[in-house]
Amino acid sequence: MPSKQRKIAIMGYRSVGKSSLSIQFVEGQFVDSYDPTIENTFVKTTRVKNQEYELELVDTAGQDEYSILSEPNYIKIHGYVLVYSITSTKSFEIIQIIHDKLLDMTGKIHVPVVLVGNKKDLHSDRCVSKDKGQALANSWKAKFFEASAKQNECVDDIFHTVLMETEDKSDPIGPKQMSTCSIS
Ligand SMILES: Nc1nc2c(ncn2[C@@H]2O[C@H](COP(=O)(O)OP(=O)(O)OP(=O)(O)O)[C@@H](O)[C@H]2O)c(=O)[nH]1
Repeated sequence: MPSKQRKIAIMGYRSVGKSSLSIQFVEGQFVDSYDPTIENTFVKTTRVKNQEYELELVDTAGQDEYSILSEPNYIKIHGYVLVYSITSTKSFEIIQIIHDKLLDMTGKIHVPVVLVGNKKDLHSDRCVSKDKGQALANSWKAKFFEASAKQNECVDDIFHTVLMETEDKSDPIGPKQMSTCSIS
Protein backbone atom coordinates (compact mmCIF):
# COMPACT_ATOMS: atom_id res chain seq x y z
CA MET A 1 0.00 0.00 0.00
CA PRO A 2 1.40 3.44 -0.85
CA SER A 3 2.01 5.68 2.13
CA LYS A 4 -0.53 8.38 2.98
CA GLN A 5 0.30 12.00 3.80
CA ARG A 6 -1.35 13.32 6.95
CA LYS A 7 -1.08 16.73 8.59
CA ILE A 8 -2.03 16.76 12.27
CA ALA A 9 -2.15 19.83 14.55
CA ILE A 10 -1.58 19.58 18.30
CA MET A 11 -3.40 22.32 20.19
CA GLY A 12 -4.16 23.44 23.73
CA TYR A 13 -3.44 25.99 26.42
CA ARG A 14 0.13 27.07 27.27
CA SER A 15 2.42 24.65 28.99
CA VAL A 16 0.12 21.60 28.88
CA GLY A 17 2.82 19.51 27.19
CA LYS A 18 2.12 19.82 23.47
CA SER A 19 5.81 20.01 22.56
CA SER A 20 6.72 17.31 25.08
CA LEU A 21 4.16 14.89 23.60
CA SER A 22 5.35 15.71 20.06
CA ILE A 23 9.03 15.26 20.93
CA GLN A 24 8.34 12.07 22.85
CA PHE A 25 6.50 10.62 19.85
CA VAL A 26 8.93 11.79 17.17
CA GLU A 27 12.28 11.54 18.98
CA GLY A 28 11.51 9.23 21.90
CA GLN A 29 12.78 11.58 24.59
CA PHE A 30 11.44 13.90 27.29
CA VAL A 31 12.88 17.38 27.69
CA ASP A 32 12.30 18.80 31.17
CA SER A 33 13.04 22.46 30.40
CA TYR A 34 10.16 24.74 29.43
CA ASP A 35 10.59 26.67 26.20
CA PRO A 36 7.35 28.22 24.84
CA THR A 37 6.67 27.24 21.25
CA ILE A 38 6.03 29.74 18.44
CA GLU A 39 5.16 27.04 15.95
CA ASN A 40 7.13 24.00 15.00
CA THR A 41 6.63 21.19 12.52
CA PHE A 42 7.87 17.64 13.03
CA VAL A 43 7.95 14.98 10.37
CA LYS A 44 7.77 11.26 11.03
CA THR A 45 6.99 8.15 9.07
CA THR A 46 4.89 5.77 11.09
CA ARG A 47 2.97 2.59 10.48
CA VAL A 48 -0.49 1.81 11.83
CA LYS A 49 -2.13 -1.49 10.95
CA ASN A 50 -0.07 -2.15 7.82
CA GLN A 51 -0.59 1.38 6.53
CA GLU A 52 2.40 3.70 6.32
CA TYR A 53 1.80 7.39 7.02
CA GLU A 54 4.02 10.38 6.30
CA LEU A 55 3.01 12.45 9.28
CA GLU A 56 3.51 16.20 9.43
CA LEU A 57 2.89 17.22 13.03
CA VAL A 58 2.24 20.92 13.64
CA ASP A 59 3.10 21.87 17.22
CA THR A 60 1.18 25.11 17.70
CA ALA A 61 1.87 28.01 20.06
CA GLY A 62 -0.35 27.69 23.15
CA GLN A 63 -3.84 29.13 22.69
CA ASP A 64 -6.02 30.94 25.21
CA GLU A 65 -9.64 32.08 25.17
CA TYR A 66 -8.73 35.11 23.06
CA SER A 67 -6.71 33.32 20.38
CA ILE A 68 -8.09 33.60 16.89
CA LEU A 69 -7.58 30.51 14.75
CA SER A 70 -6.47 31.95 11.47
CA GLU A 71 -7.72 29.81 8.68
CA PRO A 72 -4.58 29.64 6.49
CA ASN A 73 -2.71 27.91 9.34
CA TYR A 74 -5.34 25.24 9.64
CA ILE A 75 -5.91 24.55 6.02
CA LYS A 76 -5.28 20.98 4.92
CA ILE A 77 -5.16 19.72 8.50
CA HIS A 78 -6.52 16.18 8.58
CA GLY A 79 -6.93 15.81 12.34
CA TYR A 80 -6.31 17.41 15.72
CA VAL A 81 -4.82 16.35 19.03
CA LEU A 82 -6.39 18.59 21.69
CA VAL A 83 -4.41 18.61 24.93
CA TYR A 84 -5.13 19.82 28.45
CA SER A 85 -3.20 19.13 31.62
CA ILE A 86 -4.90 17.14 34.39
CA THR A 87 -3.24 19.64 36.77
CA SER A 88 -4.98 22.70 35.26
CA THR A 89 -8.70 23.47 35.31
CA LYS A 90 -8.03 26.48 33.11
CA SER A 91 -6.49 24.30 30.41
CA PHE A 92 -9.59 22.07 30.53
CA GLU A 93 -11.86 25.09 30.01
CA ILE A 94 -9.69 26.36 27.17
CA ILE A 95 -9.76 23.04 25.33
CA GLN A 96 -13.55 23.27 25.09
CA ILE A 97 -13.28 26.77 23.64
CA ILE A 98 -10.68 25.59 21.12
CA HIS A 99 -12.92 22.72 20.03
CA ASP A 100 -15.86 25.12 19.52
CA LYS A 101 -13.64 27.43 17.48
CA LEU A 102 -12.47 24.52 15.32
CA LEU A 103 -16.05 23.57 14.52
CA ASP A 104 -16.86 27.20 13.73
CA MET A 105 -13.82 27.55 11.50
CA THR A 106 -14.36 24.33 9.57
CA GLY A 107 -18.16 24.66 9.49
CA LYS A 108 -18.43 20.98 10.42
CA ILE A 109 -20.28 19.26 13.25
CA HIS A 110 -17.48 16.74 13.71
CA VAL A 111 -13.75 16.95 13.08
CA PRO A 112 -11.24 14.11 13.61
CA VAL A 113 -10.05 14.79 17.15
CA VAL A 114 -8.35 12.97 20.00
CA LEU A 115 -8.67 14.51 23.48
CA VAL A 116 -5.65 14.13 25.78
CA GLY A 117 -5.33 14.79 29.51
CA ASN A 118 -1.55 15.07 29.87
CA LYS A 119 0.75 15.02 32.96
CA LYS A 120 -0.96 11.92 34.31
CA ASP A 121 2.19 11.27 36.37
CA LEU A 122 1.47 14.33 38.56
CA HIS A 123 -1.14 12.48 40.65
CA SER A 124 -1.06 14.74 43.67
CA ASP A 125 -1.62 17.89 41.58
CA ARG A 126 -4.66 16.52 39.76
CA CYS A 127 -7.50 19.06 39.28
CA VAL A 128 -9.45 17.44 36.42
CA SER A 129 -10.93 13.99 37.02
CA LYS A 130 -10.67 11.24 34.43
CA ASP A 131 -14.49 11.11 34.33
CA LYS A 132 -14.70 14.77 33.34
CA GLY A 133 -12.22 14.23 30.51
CA GLN A 134 -14.05 11.13 29.33
CA ALA A 135 -17.42 12.92 29.44
CA LEU A 136 -16.09 15.77 27.34
CA ALA A 137 -14.63 13.37 24.77
CA ASN A 138 -17.94 11.48 24.67
CA SER A 139 -19.79 14.73 23.97
CA TRP A 140 -17.48 15.24 20.98
CA LYS A 141 -17.71 11.56 19.96
CA ALA A 142 -13.92 11.55 20.24
CA LYS A 143 -11.36 9.13 21.65
CA PHE A 144 -9.81 10.06 25.01
CA PHE A 145 -6.47 9.32 26.62
CA GLU A 146 -4.85 10.30 29.85
CA ALA A 147 -1.15 10.39 29.08
CA SER A 148 2.26 11.31 30.37
CA ALA A 149 4.84 12.72 27.99
CA LYS A 150 7.32 12.39 30.83
CA GLN A 151 6.76 8.69 31.40
CA ASN A 152 5.95 7.96 27.76
CA GLU A 153 2.51 6.67 28.69
CA CYS A 154 0.00 6.31 25.84
CA VAL A 155 1.95 8.70 23.60
CA ASP A 156 2.16 6.39 20.55
CA ASP A 157 -1.51 5.48 20.99
CA ILE A 158 -2.55 9.15 20.79
CA PHE A 159 -0.91 9.73 17.43
CA HIS A 160 -1.82 6.35 15.97
CA THR A 161 -5.43 6.90 16.99
CA VAL A 162 -5.68 10.36 15.46
CA LEU A 163 -4.23 8.94 12.22
CA MET A 164 -6.92 6.29 12.21
CA GLU A 165 -9.55 8.93 12.96
CA THR A 166 -8.56 10.67 9.74
CA GLU A 167 -9.57 7.61 7.75
CA ASP A 168 -12.92 7.50 6.11
CA LYS A 169 -15.03 5.08 8.19
CA SER A 170 -15.47 2.89 5.13
CA ASP A 171 -11.72 2.74 4.56
CA PRO A 172 -10.36 -0.81 4.36
CA ILE A 173 -7.90 -0.08 7.15
CA GLY A 174 -10.25 -1.98 9.45
CA PRO A 175 -11.50 -1.61 12.99
CA LYS A 176 -9.92 0.82 15.40
CA GLN A 177 -6.86 -0.31 17.26
CA MET A 178 -7.49 -0.76 20.95
CA SER A 179 -4.92 -0.89 23.70
CA THR A 180 -4.86 -0.67 27.45
CA CYS A 181 -4.39 3.10 27.06
CA SER A 182 -7.62 3.58 25.15
CA ILE A 183 -10.35 4.84 27.44
CA SER A 184 -13.26 5.14 25.03
N1 LIG B 1 5.47 15.92 35.01
C1 LIG B 1 5.24 16.18 33.71
N2 LIG B 1 5.65 17.33 33.14
C2 LIG B 1 5.39 17.53 31.84
C3 LIG B 1 4.71 16.59 31.04
N3 LIG B 1 4.60 17.08 29.78
C4 LIG B 1 5.19 18.27 29.80
N4 LIG B 1 5.69 18.56 31.02
C5 LIG B 1 6.41 19.78 31.43
O1 LIG B 1 5.52 20.89 31.30
C6 LIG B 1 6.22 22.02 30.82
C7 LIG B 1 5.58 22.52 29.51
O2 LIG B 1 5.75 21.54 28.52
P1 LIG B 1 5.73 21.89 26.96
O3 LIG B 1 5.80 20.60 26.22
O4 LIG B 1 6.74 22.93 26.63
O5 LIG B 1 4.28 22.54 26.85
P2 LIG B 1 3.58 23.24 25.57
O6 LIG B 1 2.13 22.92 25.68
O7 LIG B 1 4.27 22.85 24.31
O8 LIG B 1 3.82 24.78 25.92
P3 LIG B 1 3.65 26.08 24.93
O9 LIG B 1 4.65 25.96 23.86
O10 LIG B 1 3.89 27.27 25.82
O11 LIG B 1 2.25 26.11 24.44
C8 LIG B 1 7.69 21.60 30.64
O12 LIG B 1 8.41 21.96 31.79
C9 LIG B 1 7.60 20.08 30.52
O13 LIG B 1 8.77 19.44 30.97
C10 LIG B 1 4.28 15.36 31.67
O14 LIG B 1 3.66 14.47 31.07
N5 LIG B 1 4.57 15.22 33.00
